[in-house]
Amino acid sequence: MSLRLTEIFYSLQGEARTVGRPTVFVRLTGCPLRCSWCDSAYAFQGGTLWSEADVLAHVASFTPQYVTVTGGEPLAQPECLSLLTALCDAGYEVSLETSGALALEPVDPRVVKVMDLKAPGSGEVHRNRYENIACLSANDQVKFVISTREDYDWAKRQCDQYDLYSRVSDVLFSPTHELLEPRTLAEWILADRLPGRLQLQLHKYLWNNAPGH
Ligand SMILES: C[S@@+](CC[C@H](N)C(=O)[O-])C[C@H]1O[C@@H](n2cnc3c(N)ncnc32)[C@H](O)[C@@H]1O
Ligand SMILES: Nc1nc2[nH]cc(C(=O)O)c2c(=O)[nH]1
Ligand code: SF4
Ligand SMILES: [Mg+2]
Repeated sequence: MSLRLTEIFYSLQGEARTVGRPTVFVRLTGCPLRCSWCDSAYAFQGGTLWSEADVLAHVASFTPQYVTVTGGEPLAQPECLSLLTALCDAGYEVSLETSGALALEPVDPRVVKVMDLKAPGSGEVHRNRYENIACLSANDQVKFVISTREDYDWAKRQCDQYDLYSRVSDVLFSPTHELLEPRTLAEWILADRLPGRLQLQLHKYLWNNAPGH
């Protein structure tokens, strides 16, 4: 059994609830979506095959507490499920970045899911698998990447319709990098008294999205 990986690197978590924490990133290759603003298109193709044991050994070489599995779309490789369980068994805190277009039911319940609901500006809103929302619990997170006011209004409606603030620990609003001014989104959130969390991609401010960060 093998996994196709684009990279494994050690950095600071740039997104979501654990922003700023050191983590090992395992980036799986390939994605069935094509979000218009995707910052990880280099992970769509290529990559190298790794055994699960080699991935575990490489992760362990950084002696982390925390591991983030991302992509590409990690769940597009069925072997990802076994990797997630093995990382939990090894004692790491594990989070999964996922588009939510693939089934979340089989994901190990110890994994913190960061599910990104795709807003219209991504061009992939039709790929959202809304059944996944029922798989999210109080330790999980939902993210909206917001490019326009239309995206923002759409995200607010999803929060209400699916009662997201009570279902998950954090509802994250992330401005599309260099497309929407962070302050604009901050002001919309405050004006509407939303209980969500603004998240900026810390690694882009620190390292300008350079590879390996
Ligand atoms: C590259 S994706 C990989 C995981 C999965 N395919 C997904 O979409 O969640 C990781 C995270 O980066 C976010 N992201 C990608 N490009 C972005 C951009 N230009 N601005 C803000 N967030 C972005 C995605 O929305 C997602 O939450
Ligand atoms: N530092 C850093 N934090 C991140 N959080 C989520 C990332 C991702 O690409 O999924 C990411 C990333 O690529 N780098
Ligand atoms: S689902 Fe994730 S990896 Fe795939 S195109 Fe969208 S942001 Fe990029
Ligand atoms: Mg990234």
